Parts: sequence; C-alpha cells; structure tokens
Amino acid sequence: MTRSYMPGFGNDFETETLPGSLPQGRNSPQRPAYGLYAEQLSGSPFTAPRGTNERSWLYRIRPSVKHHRRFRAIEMPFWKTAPHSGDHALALGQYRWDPLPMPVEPTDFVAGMRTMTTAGDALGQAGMAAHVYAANVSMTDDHFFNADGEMLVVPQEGRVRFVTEMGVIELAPGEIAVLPRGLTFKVELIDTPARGYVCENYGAKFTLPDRGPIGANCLANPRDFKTPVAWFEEKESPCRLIVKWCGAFHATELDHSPLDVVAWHGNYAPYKYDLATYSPVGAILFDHPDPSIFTVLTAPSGEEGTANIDFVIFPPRWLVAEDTFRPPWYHRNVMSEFMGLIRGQYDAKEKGFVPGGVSLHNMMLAHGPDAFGFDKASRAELKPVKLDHTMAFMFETRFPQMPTRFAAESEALQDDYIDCWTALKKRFNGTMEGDWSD
Ligand SMILES: O=C(O)Cc1cc(O)ccc1O
Ligand SMILES: [Fe+2]
Repeated sequence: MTRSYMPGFGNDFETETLPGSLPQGRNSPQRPAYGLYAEQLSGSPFTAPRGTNERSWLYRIRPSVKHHRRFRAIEMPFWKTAPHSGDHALALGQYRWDPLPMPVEPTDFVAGMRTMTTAGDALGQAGMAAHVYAANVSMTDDHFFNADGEMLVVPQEGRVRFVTEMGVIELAPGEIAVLPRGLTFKVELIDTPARGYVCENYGAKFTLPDRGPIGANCLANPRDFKTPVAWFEEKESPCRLIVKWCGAFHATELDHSPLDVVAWHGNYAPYKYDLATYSPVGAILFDHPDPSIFTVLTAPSGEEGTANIDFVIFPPRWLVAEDTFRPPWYHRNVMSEFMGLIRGQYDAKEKGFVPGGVSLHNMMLAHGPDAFGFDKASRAELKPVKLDHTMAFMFETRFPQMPTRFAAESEALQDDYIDCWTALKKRFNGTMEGDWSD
C-alpha cells in the first residue's frame, strides 16, 4: 500500500480521514463531528516561545484517558535509562562492537531494544541513550509510548512500519524517523528480521541546525521531511499499552485499539527523512572540515553550540581536496561520539567497523583513522574520488556516554579494537621529509 505523507519540517499540518472530521476555525467544538473526542497533545510547555512551541489537536474515538488506566510494572531488563550508575562494567577506553545478533526467540521492537550507552539524566531531561534494536516479530495488539524522550530511529537491516496514533510511517534502511515523546505506536516488520539503531533524546527536541554562511539551501532541506496523514483503526478487541516512564516500564490492558485518531492538526507529529536527500557541503580545495558540516538534526542543550545531541551522517560524497589528508583527522573531543554504520565502509576504518556495528569514542579519548587507513590516505594519489555506497552516522552528545553492562558483556564487543592503531609508527627522523620508507 502506498503511504501518504505531508512535506515540511515542523509545519502546522492538518489531516482528516473522514470528510469534515477535522473541526475548522476552532479546536474544541461543543460536539465534534462523528462523536469524536478532542484531545490536545502538548510537546512543549504551553508558554514556550513560538519557535519551540509544539502541540497537536487529536480527534479520536475515545480519549487517551480511557487507555491510560491501572498500570502495573513490567520488566524490560535490557532497555536502560540514564543515569544507570553502578552498571558501568567497562574500563575506560575506545570501544567497538560487531553487529548484535538477530533474536532467535520471537522478539518485537520494544523487547528487542538493547541499550548500549546512556548519557546525562532522563529525569533532568538532559542527555540521551543509544540503543540497537533487533526484532523478528511485529507488534500486533501491543502498543508503546515513551514519556522519557523522543526516539530517532535509524534502520540498518529490514524495513519497518510505525503504526502511530497520528499516521503510518514506513521506513527502509537509509531513512530515519523521529517519534515524539508521548506518541503511541506499534512497530510492524515489513522484512524479518530487522535491526537498527535508536537515539532516545531526553532533552529538547531535534531541530534543523542553522546553516550560517551556507545560506538557505543544502544540508537537510525542510521539504524532505515527511509527516504521515491521519490513519485510524476501529478495533474492539483486547490490546495492551506499554509505557516507558522515568526509566521504568508499565503496562495496561485495553478493550480496544489506542490507534483511533480520525483527524488531527498541529505541529507536534512524527516524521521521516530519507538520508539520500541530504545535500552535503564540504571541502572543495583543501583540509577536512569538522563533521558538524554533516549535521542532519541537532537537539540543543540550552548552551549555544553545545548540543545535547547532534545527529551527523557520513553520506556518499566526492573527495577532491588537494594536499590534504582526506579521512577524519586524529582527534580528542569534549563531546562523546557513538557511531553506527548503515551500509558500506567508513573511510577511517575500512575493516572492523561493519554495517550494524557500533563504535564509541568517549569524552576526551583519542581516536582517528586506523593504521591501514592512515597509510592508505597518506600515500593516495589525490585525484577526485567518490566515496560511494556508504552511510555511517554519529550520535554526538555533550554528555559522557556510559556503556551498559549488556554492552560490556556482549560477545559482539571487540576486545582487540585499540590494536587497530598499534602499527602507527614513528615517522619523525629529524629531517623535513620524515621517514615514509614503508
Ligand atoms: O570518525 C570519527 O571519529 C567522527 C569524525 C569524523 C570526521 O570527519 C571528523 C571528526 C570526527 O570525529
Ligand atoms: Fe571523532
């Protein structure tokens, strides 16, 4: 089935499934059409400045208060929330993981969430968690919402369908979606199994970065963000709602589907984005710019230029810089870098960092191209080269990222990662040329 989306980032959208189901000129008519209930979903304080004020009006078969009843605690042992102090089993270091295995037992998107790192403090609404999901079954009668943060989903293998209360988003590897805090949804697998990455943002919402002197175009353009049109089901059979709230999980039973929004309008809504529509801007003469040049979305922290999270990609692009070491430079960073690979190779680490894998370069810990990458780039003929069939990304945060016990004990952890730099040799020999003998 073709899905319909509305273009634009942060627009004030309106959408209805039945003619006349969306009230016009007002939000709360005395009796909404079709006997619907009007409900506001607030994504910002009522009084937030206009630029960050987000809310939507949902016209639904039953108000959500009929879904949110008599919760009981449930266990979700692998989905962790910051701060998860006492659970930091890894010694300080640079780390890398192979792809996490696909599940053997039936596992849905929520149960298949494996937290790799957490940062900041969810209750203080600052920081993030980086997860890998691996799932092999669809959610059918189970639904979920996350009160702790919005979720940026980055599929790596297998297409997924987010059936949300505000519409349906289908997502393939190479695309991303953002599911706002508090939005109820379920996840169906179009392909089985499915794996990908999730950034759970406890802080202010992701927004588009300012472009500064780049001007009005390029990088991520607003029209390429897509929000689904309204969709609802009238399902009068047992359903379950799972809620993540302050790091704990709770469930409640319903006798109907909570995906019952017939029409909605507003600017608080889920969206998807195809990373292939990102127009990268980079060095066209010499040097390697900071990776912030590839920021797709940024979640501000309140301190200017110091993101709670930057979502950065390394897309296919031409490398043309003259007299330049073209891969990433060696680097120590006050921000903490969680990286994943959706497809292909990453130029700083051609081997060992594989699609579905993870690397973690934490606050102030040195990293950069491995010995192979350094040698190759130091000797390469500097003709124009296209880095193609590749898509790496980074969740970069101002907060240190704490690996979970799961990440520490995972068989996917590469215990020899730091050896990738061992063969970097001393080339200083007191001459201007240095020693490039091998
Ligand atoms: O590979 C990394 O560590 C990410 C990264 C990429 C880049 O092009 C420059 C700096 C940087 O940290
Ligand atoms: Fe880096």
